[in-house]
Amino acid sequence: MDGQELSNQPDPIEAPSEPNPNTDPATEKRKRDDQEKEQHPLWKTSLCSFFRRSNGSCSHGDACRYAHGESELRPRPDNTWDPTSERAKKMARKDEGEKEGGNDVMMTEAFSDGEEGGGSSAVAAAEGGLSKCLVNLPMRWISDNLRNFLNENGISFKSAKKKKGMVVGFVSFESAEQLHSALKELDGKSVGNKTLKVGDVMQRSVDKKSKVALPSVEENDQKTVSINGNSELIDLEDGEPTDDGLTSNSSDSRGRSARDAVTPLADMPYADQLEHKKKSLIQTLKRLTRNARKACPNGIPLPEWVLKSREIGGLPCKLEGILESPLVNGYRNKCEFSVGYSLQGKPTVGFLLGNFREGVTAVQEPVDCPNVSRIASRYAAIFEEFLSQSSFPIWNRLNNTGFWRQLTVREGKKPGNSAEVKNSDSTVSEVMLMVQVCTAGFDDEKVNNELQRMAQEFSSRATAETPCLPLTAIVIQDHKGISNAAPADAPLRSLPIPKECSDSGLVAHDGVEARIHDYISNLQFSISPMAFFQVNTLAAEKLYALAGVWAGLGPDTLLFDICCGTGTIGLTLAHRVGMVVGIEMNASAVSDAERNADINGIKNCRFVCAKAEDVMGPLLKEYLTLSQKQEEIVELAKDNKEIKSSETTLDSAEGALEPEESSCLEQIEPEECSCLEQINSQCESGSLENRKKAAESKYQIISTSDNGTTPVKQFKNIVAIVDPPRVGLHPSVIKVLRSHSTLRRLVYISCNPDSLVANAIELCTPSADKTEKGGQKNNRGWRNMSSAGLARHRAKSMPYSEPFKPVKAMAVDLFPHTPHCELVMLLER
Ligand SMILES: C[S@@+](CC[C@H](N)C(=O)[O-])C[C@H]1O[C@@H](n2cnc3c(N)ncnc32)[C@H](O)[C@@H]1O
Repeated sequence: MDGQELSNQPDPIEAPSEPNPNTDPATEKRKRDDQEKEQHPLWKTSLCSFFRRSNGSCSHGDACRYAHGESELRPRPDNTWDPTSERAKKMARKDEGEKEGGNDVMMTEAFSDGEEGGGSSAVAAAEGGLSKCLVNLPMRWISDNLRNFLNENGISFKSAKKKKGMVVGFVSFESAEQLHSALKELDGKSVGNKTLKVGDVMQRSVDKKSKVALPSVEENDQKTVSINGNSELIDLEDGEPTDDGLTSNSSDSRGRSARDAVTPLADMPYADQLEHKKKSLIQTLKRLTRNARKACPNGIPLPEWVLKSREIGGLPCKLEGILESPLVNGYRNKCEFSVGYSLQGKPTVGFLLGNFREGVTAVQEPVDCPNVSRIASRYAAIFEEFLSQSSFPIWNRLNNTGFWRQLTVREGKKPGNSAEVKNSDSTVSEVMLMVQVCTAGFDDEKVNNELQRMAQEFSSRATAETPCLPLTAIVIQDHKGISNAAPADAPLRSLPIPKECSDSGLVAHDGVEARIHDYISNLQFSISPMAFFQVNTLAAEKLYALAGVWAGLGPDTLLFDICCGTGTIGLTLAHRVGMVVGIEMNASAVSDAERNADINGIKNCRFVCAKAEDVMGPLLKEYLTLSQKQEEIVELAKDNKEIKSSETTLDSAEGALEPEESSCLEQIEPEECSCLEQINSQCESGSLENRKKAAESKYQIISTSDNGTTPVKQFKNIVAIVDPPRVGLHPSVIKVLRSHSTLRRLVYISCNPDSLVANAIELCTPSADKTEKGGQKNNRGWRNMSSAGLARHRAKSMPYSEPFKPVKAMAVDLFPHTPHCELVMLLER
């Protein structure tokens, strides 16, 4: 047995006593079982890896606390099964199957790629019921692959179409015989690791208004499909729209709505939603412990936090709880509405009813979606009405043609005591509308006229509402790409807002750069159209305050705000540290961050516009190795203490939350925690004037280093707060953070707990004495690896360095009614 196995060897709980030959063996066994259950809550709830690897032998024998085979395995206290067990895998397959089965294909777009089989023949096929859709095809396939596949399997067909990036393809047949033999062969056939499903195809009614002939657009081949006896995909070709009523019925029978698609937890009471999220986070966090255990190199003892995890149900650290969102309904300050067709073929502004890759392109209005504000819903409705009159076509996701693509509504708030706010509408003072279009192939003059007409419509309709809707800016984003996710540099232009708006009390900023404003912790943030800003401002305020409390900040702290967006985290914490260095790759967000520092009179921040992976190493080197007199900083810190003592409650909260003293967050459930009040007080207190005064006197000695050439100070306490996008941190950033041992504390904020766990595996797994080189051979198959598996693999090549350890975690619910929430974890070493 090698070192790793030794170090990871499961502990026997207690050797069972010798059975008494005079007692009934069944009673004995029951007694023993009862004893075992009492001994350990997780008794036999995981499979013994030694037993499995060594073909049925384990040195602990019956005393092993792990199950020797599936028959011994027990469910866990939360009623789940060891994920490596056949039972769990089978259940996962079943869930997956159910999920797939429930994935109705709700496609309402035209599918005319000029290939054979389109046009009238396809219509005839559809009308005769001779068209089918195939679901679960490999995403990389195009029509040629589908045809080859059919030919190889001896399937006769008339036409076959498949778009790359989708799992759905369309096949039409010459005759009923062809169709029947194809069905027999194809339904349930394995393709890769998926099982093919065949769905019917039916003609769907098409709203006549959507059929205006326009340049480079072919509005034929409309499809509506569903699988498993539900409604179907496909309706074909231009022609008189028929109101078949079928799609609306089928839509009802499917019962899938925008509310289900975007707010799947909306029918649960909010307290239950929080409980649900907490449970799911617990499962995710346990993966960190399991994977760090597995990744621990041979001969290296398991870290203490892994050993101690047994005392807290396998968690890597305590999950302190979940902070609820101050506003539960209408909390989103930004909504991206897709433009598409409803299941009934009506031009619609709302949400896709599912995933495009799975063939869903149907859109429904944001009816009853409780995360959407009333103002955003109204603008979606106004735009939808405008589109019903527009001669410009709606974007077709299958053919990548069309004009109107997306409406984004961004709201800005008034300053004020936000925590009191229960009605989001009353605090919204600014609205930016961003309309995404694709102008390629359209006449410039006609486009300009149409956009002007649209601006007019928005402004007059906004004015007509009671109370009238704020309208601050209208921005046009021109985007040709396949998906609506436009790159940060997609061309933008501002449309002037017709005068009547400003006359009627709307705030119209004609001629100035389009932007809106919001407030966090009494700081004003100016936000440009493409910059990231948390969608739930009030909950974000709590998130940043929590990060600040856990980061253990002080005047001698240098705070790295990694992936800083418009500078929200760094700027709200700047008054508590010596200096902030923010790193962000989106140029307009960086210029917003600089502007925001200015607006709020904050001088101790430097923002670097770059990918963190490109600059993190050099920046740490710059700040950590420059020989500067630390005493100067200490002196400065003393001065600051004096300034601070005259500040408001914000500072008393800070004092109380010095990391050494503030163990309350660790010990008390958030519901009861008085620290929550302190987090709240951080959000609310600290007037702008106070902050400005403090900033001015505090930072006169420290100069910022905008271009990296101004001398910079060395700081005693180096802290990083990272808030990466969903994919998590780039591996090089993880490597740099891990290998700079002066960085002792890291607060990780994540909107995707899976990525947090994957990154934490790399940050927290002990390094081997000798690191493995990630060779070609080892990298093979990485595409199929889970994010945790990949992280374990990367951890092996981590340069020798002291690992971090997870200290505590807490969730903040920024997204009520959805399964998502932010997770914050404190890592220290
Ligand atoms: C989740 S947002 C957080 C922004 C900010 N901390 C906040 O709360 O408003 C992630 C940010 O990371 C930026 N980003 C994504 N990849 C990056 C990279 N490789 N380097 C630096 N910034 C990146 C995005 O542009 C985005 O602004």
